[in-house]
Amino acid sequence: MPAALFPNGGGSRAASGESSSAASAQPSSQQQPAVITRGLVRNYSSFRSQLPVLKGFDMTAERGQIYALLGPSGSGKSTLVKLLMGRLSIHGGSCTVLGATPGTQGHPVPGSAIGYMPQDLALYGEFTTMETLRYFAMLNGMNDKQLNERADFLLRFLDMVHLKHRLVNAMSGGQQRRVSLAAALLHQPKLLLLDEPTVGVSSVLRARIWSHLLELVKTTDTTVIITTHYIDEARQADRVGMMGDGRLLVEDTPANLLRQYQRDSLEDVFLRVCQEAESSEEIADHVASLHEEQEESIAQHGGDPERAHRINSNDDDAKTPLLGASGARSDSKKVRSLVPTEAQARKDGICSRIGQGVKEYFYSFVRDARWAKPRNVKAMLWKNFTRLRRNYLLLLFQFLLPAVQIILFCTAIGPNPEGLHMAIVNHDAPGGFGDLYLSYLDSSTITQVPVASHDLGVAGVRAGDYWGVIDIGSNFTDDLILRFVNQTTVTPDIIIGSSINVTMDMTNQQVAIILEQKITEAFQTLVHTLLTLSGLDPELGDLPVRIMPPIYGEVNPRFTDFILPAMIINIAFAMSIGLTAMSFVLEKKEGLLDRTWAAGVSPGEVLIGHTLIQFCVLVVQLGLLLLFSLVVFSAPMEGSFILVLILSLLLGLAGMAFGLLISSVSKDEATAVQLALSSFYPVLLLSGVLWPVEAIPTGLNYISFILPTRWASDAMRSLMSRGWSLDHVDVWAGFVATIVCIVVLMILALRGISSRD
Ligand SMILES: Nc1ncnc2c1ncn2[C@@H]1O[C@H](COP(=O)(O)OP(=O)(O)OP(=O)(O)O)[C@@H](O)[C@H]1O
Repeated sequence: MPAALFPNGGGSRAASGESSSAASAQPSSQQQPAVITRGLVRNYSSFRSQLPVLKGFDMTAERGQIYALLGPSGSGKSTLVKLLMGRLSIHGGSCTVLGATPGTQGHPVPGSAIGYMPQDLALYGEFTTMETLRYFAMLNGMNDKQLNERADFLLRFLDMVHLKHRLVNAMSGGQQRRVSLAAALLHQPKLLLLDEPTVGVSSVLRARIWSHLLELVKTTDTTVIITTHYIDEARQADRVGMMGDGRLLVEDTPANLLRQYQRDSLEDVFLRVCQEAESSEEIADHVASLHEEQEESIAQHGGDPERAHRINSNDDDAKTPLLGASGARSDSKKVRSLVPTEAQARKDGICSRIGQGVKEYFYSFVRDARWAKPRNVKAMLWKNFTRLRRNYLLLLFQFLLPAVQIILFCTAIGPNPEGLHMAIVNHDAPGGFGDLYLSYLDSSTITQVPVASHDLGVAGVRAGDYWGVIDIGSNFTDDLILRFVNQTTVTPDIIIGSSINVTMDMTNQQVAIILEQKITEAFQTLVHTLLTLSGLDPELGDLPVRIMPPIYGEVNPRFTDFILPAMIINIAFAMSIGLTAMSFVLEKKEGLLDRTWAAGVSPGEVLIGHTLIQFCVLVVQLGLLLLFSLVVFSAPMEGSFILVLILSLLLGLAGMAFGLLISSVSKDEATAVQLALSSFYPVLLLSGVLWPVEAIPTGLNYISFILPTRWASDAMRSLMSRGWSLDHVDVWAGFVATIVCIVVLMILALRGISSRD
C-alpha cells in the first residue's frame, strides 16, 4: 500500500475529533491551508435508508494553489464542493475553509470569499451576459465601476465580447459555460470552487482557462479547487487529489504521483490507485467479517476470548495469510472504522436522527435569523423584477387572471336560468283563469310549449324535451272562483279542479327549485287578482307567515351576494399560490439557488425578494378584482372598503406564503403543480364559499377550522354584507387567523428552503 494513501493520517485524527478542535483553535491564521477536511462524512437520505457518499474524507488544499480533484462519476466530488461552500450540512468529521467551518456566523464562506461554478449551468436564461454579471456583482457588493472593469476583462479573456448583450437562452452550451465561469471569477474571490468548468468548452478555451487559473494563483493568493473529468489536464495543478468510494485515495503533486506510481500519465496513476483501493477494500471487508465472526464466537463461548481463540485457532491460521502485514491490518481497520457498520447505523437509529433533526432545525433558525442585508435583498429584487419584466406576457396574464375569474363567476353563477321549456296542457275555457295564470308565468325563465295531452307532455319530459308538464283542468276557472270566493261550498272535487298539476324532471336541483318558485309565484299573483276582482282583500290568499324587512341583506337575496365576498377571498388566496409556487422550484432544480447560497444570500433574503416582487403583482391583481366585483357586478359594500382591501391583501399574502412553502419542498415543477392544484378544491369546498360551513360534518369541520379562508370568508361577508367592523369577533377573527397563517407558513417555507439536506 503506497505511503500517500490516507494522507495526514486523517482517519484516526478525525475519529478522535482532534481536527475539529484544531480548526477552531486557529480560525483566522493566514498560514493555515485554505481547505482542510478530516474524517468528513456526508450521507444522503433516501427512503428508509442512508446513502453514504463521503465516508471519512481527508484533504488539504494549500493557499495560492490549484487543487485538482479527480474521481469517478458519482464518487462525491460535487457533494464535497457543496460541503466546502456550506450548502450541505456535515454529518461527521470536520471541514475548515479559509480558517473556519463554512456557515459559521461572520465567516465569509458562503459569501464573497468564494466563487462557485456549479456543474449544472445554473444561469438565468432570460438574462443577458451583462445582466448575469450585474446580478453577481450586486450580490458581492461591487459598484458599477468595478463591475464594468471586470466585465470588460472577462469578456475579452473568455472571448465573449460579442455575447455581452445576448440572452443566455440564445447561446450555445459552450458559450453558456463561459458565462457561468465569468460569474464565478467576477469578484476575484479568495477561493474558487469550480465543478467541472471545462466540460463542453473547446480545447483552445480549455487551455486558456487553465492558463488564467495558473496566472491567478501565481499573482494572487487565490486558491482554486477544480473537479474535472479530463484527468490529464490536472497535470497543470499544484496538487492532485484522487477520490473513490467516498474517501481521498491519494493526494500529492502530479510529478510525485507519476514518479511514485511509475506511470506516464495521471490517467494511468488514477487507474492504479483505484485498483489498489479496490483490493484494500476487499481486505477491509475480510477483516471486518473476521472481526464479526470473532465477536460471535466470544459470545458463544460465554464471553471468554481466550477459549474462543483456542477453539478457533485452526480457522484463524487458515485466514491469517490473507491479512498480510500488521501494518496492512491496522490500515484496513482504519478504512473500516470510517464506515459506519450496520449495527452502528441501527444504534444511531431513528432516535438520534430525530434528535439531530430537531437540533439542526433550531440551529438553522439561529443561522438564518440574521438581519437581511440590504445589498442582497436589492439584488434579489432586481433579479426577480428583471425576470418578471422579461416574461411580460405571463405578467399580463397574471394581472388579468383574477379579474377574468370574477367576471366568469359573476356572469355564469347566480343569475336565473332562462328559456326552460315546459309543456303546457290547458283544458280550461279560452280567456279563463287558465290563460290568465299562464300569462303570469315568468316568460324569461319559462318557455311555454303547448301540447295536446298530459301523456304527450310526459313523453316529451321523458325524451328530455321539457323540464315538466303544467296541467290545467277543464273546470279550472269555475272551481277557482268557488274555492276562493264562495268558500262555503268547497268540496274535494273543487280543490282538485282548481289546482294546477305540475309533473317535473327533478334531476337538476337548481332548475327544479327555480321552476317551482316561478310556478308558485304565478299562482299567488292569480289568486291576488281573483280576490281583488271579487272585492276581497288579496292578502286572504297569502300564507299566514309574514317575512318582515330583513335586518341585513335584501328581501330577495342574490346567490351572488352570498358567494361573492368569499369568492374574492378564495381567488385572492388561490391566485397567490400560483404566483409563488414555482418561485424557486426551477432555481433549485437547475442549481441556481446553490449559486445564490454560495454568494452568501440567506434563505430569508430569498423569501423577501420573492415576496416583495410578487406582492406588487398581487396589489394590481386585487385592484382589478375588487374593481370588477364592486363596480361592474355591484357586490354589496356595507362596511369599510379599507378593511376589505387589507383583508384581501392579507389573504393574498397567506396564499403567497403557502406557495412559497410548496416551492420550498418541491423537487420539481410537477410536484409543485400537483401540490398547488390539489390544495385548491379542499380550500374552496371547506371554507364555506359555496355552501354554509354549518353543513360540514364534524370530522371535516376540524380541517375547515384550520383554513384561514374559512375565517376570512366569514369576516369578508360580515364586512361587505353586514357592515360590521373590527369590534366584531367574526371580523377580527378573520384577520387574526390570516395573520397567524402567514407567520406559520412563512416559518415553514423558510425552514424548507434553508434545509441543507
Ligand atoms: N440530493 C441527493 N439526494 C440523494 N443522493 C444524491 C443527491 N445528490 C447526489 N446524490 C448521490 O450521491 C452520490 C455522489 O454524487 P455527486 O454528484 O457528489 O458525485 P460526482 O462525483 O460529482 O459525480 P459526477 O462526476 O458524475 O458529477 C451519487 O451516487 C449521487 O447519486
